[in-house]
Amino acid sequence: MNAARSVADALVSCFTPPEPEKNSSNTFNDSSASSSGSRQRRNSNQSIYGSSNGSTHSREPGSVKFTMEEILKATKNFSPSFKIGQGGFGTVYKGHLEDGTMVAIKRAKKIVYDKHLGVEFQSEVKTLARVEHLNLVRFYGFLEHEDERILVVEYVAKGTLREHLDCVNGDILDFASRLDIAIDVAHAVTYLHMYTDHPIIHRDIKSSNILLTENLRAKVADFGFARLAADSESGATHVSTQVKGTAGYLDPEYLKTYQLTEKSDVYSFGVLLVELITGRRPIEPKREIKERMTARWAMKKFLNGDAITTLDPRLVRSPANNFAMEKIFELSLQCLAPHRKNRPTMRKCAEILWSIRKDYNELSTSDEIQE
Ligand SMILES: Nc1ncnc2c1ncn2[C@@H]1O[C@H](COP(=O)(O)OP(=O)(O)OP(=O)(O)O)[C@@H](O)[C@H]1O
Repeated sequence: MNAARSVADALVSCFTPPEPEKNSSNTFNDSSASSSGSRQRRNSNQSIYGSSNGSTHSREPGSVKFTMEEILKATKNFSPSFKIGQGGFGTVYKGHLEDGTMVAIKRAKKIVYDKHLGVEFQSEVKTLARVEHLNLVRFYGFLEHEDERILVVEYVAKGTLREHLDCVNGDILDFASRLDIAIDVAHAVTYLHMYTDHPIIHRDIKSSNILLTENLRAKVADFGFARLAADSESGATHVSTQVKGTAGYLDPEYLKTYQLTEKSDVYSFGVLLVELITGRRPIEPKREIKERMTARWAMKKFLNGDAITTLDPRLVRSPANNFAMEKIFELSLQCLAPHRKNRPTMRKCAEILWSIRKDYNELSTSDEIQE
């Protein structure tokens, strides 16, 4: 999850052809975040900082500023014992705010901070401040002071979906949890596409940007690449923009045309569904050539009636799991359509997944009765 990325990270995982942004409506100018400005107390922040159900409408994007003193207090001066992660953006610390709220404090690496990454930071702040949904990592505020760039967000205890698929803690994510996670992500992205003041395209839906709670519910994180969608009322169908995202998840039509729409998130979601079923990463460089691009390999097997061979070997083969796997692959195939017009909306994906879950639950119950 990142608001900015290291050069190495950008080279490895991101495509950024040297096309200038043509329709950048995302510039966030926070000239007030100067050294004295950042020391000011937050003014209209109660709706985010103090309450759990503040309306997004009452928030002014970017108005929730933390002071360095607060950040240092929350992290015990960035104590190594509070460190919980390291990513392209920088270091992530666990911290407690004065009211006891547990937060994740994401401190940008100074060496990777430059003008370009600054725009990403501001874009992430602007987007985070606009949104509020149970399945999105909640935003508490930020600090932009001299060469420090810090985001304060909800602490999500159980790590990333990718870590769970890799079984890093030894626990296997069962099929029902994977289905719930797919639905949570579909809800979060539907909210971004349809229910914010202006539609937002996430642009970096992937398993390492999905955090899991204690109850294994999913929260989508990392708005560093998010963009406002085209204004359909003005007749626009897409925004033209530099390609950003992560290799393996990128919409081929967006790659070819630089035209970004909500359907690019739908494509990435299709890749994520395949990842949930197979447990594999979207690109598996160490496998034989025909298995390297996981989605292509799995969809081919599915179309040949051989989907079962792609099911994560850690998952039980049961009538309910086999049924849901086929149905989810059917949906993945639609999401992965080469042309965006043939992909479902994210809302449609959510509806299809609800129906799969309903049938899955019924089948699981009858499996149990027969055992
Ligand atoms: N809100 C959070 N709550 C709990 N842990 C978090 C939170 N955000 C990040 N982390 C932890 O910190 C690690 C690093 O996160 P970060 O967002 O910086 O980078 P990343 O996703 O690993 O990499 P990249 O920036 O390249 O996408 C994550 O893998 C996760 O374990």
